[in-house]
Amino acid sequence: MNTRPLKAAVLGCGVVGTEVVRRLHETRAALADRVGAPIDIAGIAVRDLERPRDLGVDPALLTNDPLELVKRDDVDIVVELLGGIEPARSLIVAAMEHGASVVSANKALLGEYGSVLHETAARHGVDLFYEASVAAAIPLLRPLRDSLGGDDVTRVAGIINGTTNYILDRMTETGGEFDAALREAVERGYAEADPTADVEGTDAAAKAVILASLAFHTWISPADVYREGITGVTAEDVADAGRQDCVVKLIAILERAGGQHGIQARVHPAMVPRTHPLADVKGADNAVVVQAAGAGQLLFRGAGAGGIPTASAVVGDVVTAARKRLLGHQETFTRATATGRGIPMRELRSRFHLSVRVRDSTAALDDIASALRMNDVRVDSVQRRHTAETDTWVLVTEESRESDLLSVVNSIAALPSVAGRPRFMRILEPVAHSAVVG
Ligand SMILES: NC(=O)C1=CN([C@@H]2O[C@H](COP(=O)(O)OP(=O)(O)OC[C@H]3O[C@@H](n4cnc5c(N)ncnc54)[C@H](OP(=O)(O)O)[C@@H]3O)[C@@H](O)[C@H]2O)C=CC1
Ligand SMILES: N[C@@H](CC=O)C(=O)O
Repeated sequence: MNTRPLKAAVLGCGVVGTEVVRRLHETRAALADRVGAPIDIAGIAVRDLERPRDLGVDPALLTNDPLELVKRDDVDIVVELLGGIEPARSLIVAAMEHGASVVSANKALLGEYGSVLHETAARHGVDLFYEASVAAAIPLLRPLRDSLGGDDVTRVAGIINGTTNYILDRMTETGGEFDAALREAVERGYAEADPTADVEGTDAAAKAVILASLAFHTWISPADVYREGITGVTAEDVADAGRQDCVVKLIAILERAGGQHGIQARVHPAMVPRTHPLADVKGADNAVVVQAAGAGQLLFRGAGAGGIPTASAVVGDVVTAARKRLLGHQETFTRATATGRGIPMRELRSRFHLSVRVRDSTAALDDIASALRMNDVRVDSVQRRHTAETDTWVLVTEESRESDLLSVVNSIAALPSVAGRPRFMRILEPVAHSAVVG
């Protein structure tokens, strides 16, 4: 091999960056064989130069001046693992302006600025890869973009946040508390620097935007994604789900709807029947079911967070970028062609699990029945749960318009026979079912 070594600048050396640096360093010879040239680390940008780091590389590679690093003429590939919007966005743009290809795991940035960053990459004739940004180690974006590029994807549904899956799994398996499970997820390196993004569903919503761009060739905005996090999910909700032979999961669903470039995108907790392929996804794993016209139903499943699994996808992108670099190719595949229209949640059809605490059981049942009739919502099942402390009616509705279901919730909340606002959760439909009104 007599090709010049390629140079990669790594921005960020936290949970993911540390494992990327280790992998690039420790498997340098094997990667060189696969690529056709060695990939050397040009520098590693961090915030705090004093922090002890066990990387096994020359400490002189560390710098706290990422801009100087990305502007270096000898850098071929910039690997952005800082997280957040700024300075990540400006550094990526500077890297592209200086002719470097970019690999990133930053879903927050790509969800917000993916379309613009692709245009910048194309303008400067460089590549932009971000396989690790959705579902970490699971090869998902490349299959959507390439292998399914000739098919028509109609629906993408899955678990795309490891932290919330870890928390909900702990709550299901051990009856454990939300806060303790979140602390564990942070300690294990699954959570974002600010875990609010995980538990409020913002992280999953950004990933949903990226998935929509590749599955439907259409960019939507994170604001188009209906979003509910898991902070309101209680041990009682988890127990209710168990009684229905379901588990609670934070689910992302994307569907084509409402004509050309219409996309219904949502992230919310749902009761998932135990027979559903998403129900037994454990810990910080992710799983995504893709429905395509020709390919049918495809399931992608594996590690959805954590330093080592995420580094696998990042280094995979570095290898691809390095190969392209040597061949003098730039990939143009990733530019979605259209800007989409988000379809509002109220146009969707759902089934609700409703849990209504009552003051007067008989009167409440009559009142609830008339609230359902008034909004044209029918129920599949009604059960009374009576303990020394509480008296509760549990209803599972038939599939109805979201707007009608929410009216039912509001009407029930106002009834004098009812104690407080009913708790409700959507029930995930079987995988082949499309619940969107066209
Ligand atoms: N953790 C995970 O499981 C996954 C994470 N991701 C994404 O990967 C990216 C990195 O995540 P993660 O490794 O967990 O994050 P960390 O918070 O662990 O690491 C961030 C790193 O960036 C450095 N950094 C932050 N700001 C600056 C700055 N202004 N200048 C120089 N260095 C800076 C920090 O430096 P210092 O060390 O000095 O503090 C740290 O090394 C994020 O976009 C995240 O969303 C994607 C998939 C999975
Ligand atoms: N915080 C994220 C990390 C991976 O994308 C998650 O928990 O999924």
